[in-house]
Parts: sequence; C-alpha cells; structure tokens
Amino acid sequence: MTHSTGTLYIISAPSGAGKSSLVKALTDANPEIRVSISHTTRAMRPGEVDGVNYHFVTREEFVKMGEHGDFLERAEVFGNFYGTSQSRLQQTLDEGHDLILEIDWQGAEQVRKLMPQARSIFILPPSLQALHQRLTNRGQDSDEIIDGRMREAVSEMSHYVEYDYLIINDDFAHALDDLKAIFRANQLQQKRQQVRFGKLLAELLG
Ligand SMILES: Nc1ncnc2c1ncn2[C@@H]1O[C@H](COP(=O)(O)OP(=O)(O)OP(=O)(O)O)[C@@H](O)[C@H]1O
Ligand SMILES: Nc1nc2c(ncn2[C@@H]2O[C@H](COP(=O)(O)O)[C@@H](O)[C@H]2O)c(=O)[nH]1
Repeated sequence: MTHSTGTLYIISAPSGAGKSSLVKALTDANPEIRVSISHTTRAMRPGEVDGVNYHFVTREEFVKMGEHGDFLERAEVFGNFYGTSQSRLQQTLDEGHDLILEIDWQGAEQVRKLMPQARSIFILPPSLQALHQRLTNRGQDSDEIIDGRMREAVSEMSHYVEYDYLIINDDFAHALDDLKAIFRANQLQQKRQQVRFGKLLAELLG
C-alpha cells in the first residue's frame, strides 16, 4: 500500500518554555511521530543519555561534521553548538513518519529556506516570571546558566511571528491538546491531498 511522505515540523521556544515536555507527551501518545536527535557540544546534564537526548560531541567533532556538510542546519545557542544531522532525515520522511526538529529560530530560518514545505510551531510561556520559575524548578542548570537563558529569552520570543502556529504553554494539558490538533489537522490535509491526486482512490480500488 502506498502512503504519503511525512511532514517535517520545526518546534521552537525560549529555553524552559516546555517544548521537550510537550513533544515527549505528543510522541508518547503518537509513537509513529519521530523526533530528530540533534548534535551538541553542550555538557551532558545529569540523567541525559548520549544518543537519546542528544549526540554529545566535542567542538572539533562538530566543526568537522559541518565541514563535511553533515548538517541540515546548525547554530550557536547559549555559547554551545547545536545542529541537525541530514542522515536518516529524508529516509524517515519517505517512510511516512512526521518528524520533529526541536531547534532555535536561527536553525528554523535555515530549514525553511531548504524545505519550505516544513510546518513551524512556536511555544511561548505565559510570562517571563513563569519561564524563570520553570528553569529553576527543572533543577538542571546553575543560576548563571539560567540568567544567561533568561537574557536570550526575549530575543528568541521576538521571532514567534515567523512561525505558522503559536501555542501558549500555560496549562500543560491545554497546550498539549493544541499541539495534537495541529498534527491531526495536517494529517487530515495530507489525506485530502492523496484523494485529490487519486492515490487513495487507486489504493481503495486495488
Ligand atoms: N505548562 C507547564 N506548567 C508548569 N511547568 C511546566 C509546563 N510545561 C513544562 N513545564 C516544566 O518546565 C520545565 C522546562 O520544560 P522543558 O525542559 O520541556 O523546556 P524546553 O523548552 O524543552 O527547554 P530547553 O530548550 O532548555 O530544552 C520542566 O521542568 C517541565 O516539567
Ligand atoms: N539550531 C538548533 N538549535 C537547537 C538544536 N537542538 C537544540 N537547539 C536549541 O538549543 C536550545 C537549548 O537546548 P538545551 O537542550 O541546551 O536546553 C533549545 O531551546 C533549542 O532551541 C539544533 O539541532 N539546532
């Protein structure tokens, strides 16, 4: 049975707004949706696992990968390098899986130019105070790192207008419903396009 290719989603938010938590809840409920694992030069946090949360690499390894053209996009965020490897990205989409990139606005800008069909979602916290509280409650970064991330938050947030969808992550369950609705609506749109181009009809008729 033929199927359509998956959709590439870009999800951005200021650090601590809750994007990883929302993406995890979304993929727990919909395991067919895949999440790209980025490469980073950031130090591993307690509890993080190499190859699960990120591929943790040295700056030298990261630069070498960049020189080999391994990255779809890359950016320096909070003094560390982050990048999305090209390998397996197209294969995942061709297999029909929706694929999420959790990346910052600089990476989003690069991906939009290369893959204009990508859908983009920006997640905002209800307030800067709530954002600070979440970074503190997460308990994984020093006060100095949290202060640095708060300083960058307004600049990151100013890019929300460049995205297709905006979600305010105030109440988690409500924000998750919004996220699920975006994916569901897109899946239905894909199905309609299959009908429009006759693929689904051909399948149905054998
Ligand atoms: N709606 C919410 N209300 C209260 N706390 C929340 C909410 N959403 C997420 N959190 C909490 O906020 C903290 C930050 O969330 P998370 O790590 O998902 O953020 P993030 O945007 O992925 O950050 P980063 O970009 O730094 O990885 C976590 O402790 C998470 O449990
Ligand atoms: N351009 C990219 N940005 C990325 C990528 N992976 C993560 N990120 C961004 O980094 C911040 C910080 O992440 P943290 O894990 O150190 O808290 C995060 O908010 C993302 O926006 C990437 O591959 N490319």
